Amino acid sequence: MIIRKLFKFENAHIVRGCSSEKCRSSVHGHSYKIELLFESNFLDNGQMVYDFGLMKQNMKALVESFDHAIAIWSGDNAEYVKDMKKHSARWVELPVSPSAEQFSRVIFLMIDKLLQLTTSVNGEKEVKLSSVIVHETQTGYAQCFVDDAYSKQMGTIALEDIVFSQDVKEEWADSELFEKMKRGEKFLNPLSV
Ligand SMILES: Nc1nc2c(c(=O)[nH]1)N=C([C@H](O)[C@H](O)COP(=O)(O)OP(=O)(O)OP(=O)(O)O)CN2
Repeated sequence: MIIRKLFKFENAHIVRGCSSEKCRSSVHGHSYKIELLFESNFLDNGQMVYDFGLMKQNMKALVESFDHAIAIWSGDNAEYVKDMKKHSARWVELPVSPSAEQFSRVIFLMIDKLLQLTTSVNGEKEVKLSSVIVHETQTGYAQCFVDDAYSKQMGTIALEDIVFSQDVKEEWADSELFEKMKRGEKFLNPLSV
């Protein structure tokens, strides 16, 4: 069975090198809709694959890191990167250009890592991240599956190369969340949310 949870954020970017002239040459924003799809052949003690309420803890915090922020590609023009960081308190620096495709891969990697590090306490079993869908506009979206997330052809993305600004981190319940993930520390789901 597959379940899905929708999150939303507003984010600005430039996608260098793409065919769409407006997209590659002007900072612009989108109202993103992010779908996280999880699958399992089992149900937990509440007869659910994975309680939606649990997804509104660290998973939501990670996805909403992008809200009212600018997504910056670390390979962009150095002066542009410096100025964006200077003039925006909320930014996320990515080792890839922030196309819908790369957004979906980045979010897949983060949520997959978090899920792997999280111990469930309500009978959840063999829950896997099935895919991540990033709706960039009302008409265009990218869907990332596990093979896409870890694809060498598309370029390996390392969590170590994703950087959140201080203002973004301070909004998390645990400002060390991402550092802990990168160190491979374990997380325990709460008994009740
Ligand atoms: N495959 C992709 N194509 C495009 C992406 C992308 O991430 N992946 N991104 C863009 C731009 O960000 C652009 O702002 C969105 O393009 P588009 O879908 O053309 O947006 P519109 O709102 O103009 O779409 P309409 O269907 O015409 O309303 C470009 N391409």
